[in-house]
Amino acid sequence: MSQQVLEARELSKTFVSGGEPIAVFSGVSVALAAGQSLALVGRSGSGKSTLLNLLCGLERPDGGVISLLGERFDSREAEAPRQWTQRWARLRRGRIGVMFQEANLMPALSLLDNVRLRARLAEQPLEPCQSWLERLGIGELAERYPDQVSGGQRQRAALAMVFAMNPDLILADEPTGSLDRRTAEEVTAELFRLQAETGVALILATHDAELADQCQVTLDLAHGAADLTPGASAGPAP
Ligand SMILES: Nc1ncnc2c1ncn2[C@@H]1O[C@H](COP(=O)(O)OP(=O)(O)OP(=O)(O)O)[C@@H](O)[C@H]1O
Repeated sequence: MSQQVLEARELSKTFVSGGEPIAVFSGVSVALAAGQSLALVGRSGSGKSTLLNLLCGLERPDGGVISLLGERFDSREAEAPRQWTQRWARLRRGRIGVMFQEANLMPALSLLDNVRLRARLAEQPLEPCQSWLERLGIGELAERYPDQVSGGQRQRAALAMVFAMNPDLILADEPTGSLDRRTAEEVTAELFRLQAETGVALILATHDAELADQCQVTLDLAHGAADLTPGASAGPAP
């Protein structure tokens, strides 16, 4: 049986904007084991980015419980914000790889130094960093700076950074949304290839139905819960 990575139950989130509450979603549950992949879909504004932010601790839910890699975050418990933030920061530094639509690279560092920095923060060895760039087809660009390479090459570098930290979970928010179709397909193929090789769990927010189809299960935020832990039935049909 694969090791459980994530179990989130009955998550809800409401923002307040201009004094008015904006209920984004409620009752969302999701579970994921090592090696599994989940596509997060739903119309624009349905809360895909918000859910990813809850699952890496960048936002705090109003309701629900998140169990992740041995840590439990219960919105009903009055945990001090500082402690809650520190526990999440530790997970993001070492165990959760986060990717966004635009690669989040340090402009003053070469691609290789960006990868090394990420590995160092995650307390992973630095030696494989160059070979991660090579596996992603940009080994010869290692000494270039982010503004000296293309958007697709920057996203490949972002992938190298995520895999160099040897994470247990990758959260990717429209990671190919700013790339042309062909480049997006190439980068996506690398992502799924390396995910299969390493056995990391993956949650991918996307508007792209073809991309969503490549994941094992789809969670449509219009529908609610998805549970693909071993022994559980899969979530609702997309
Ligand atoms: N910090 C915030 N303050 C107020 N409202 C917010 C905040 N963040 C998000 N929202 C609102 O929450 C809703 C969900 O936003 P979110 O970005 O999660 O949707 P999404 O499904 O990722 O959309 P898209 O597909 O367009 O990226 C939207 O109505 C958005 O305006």
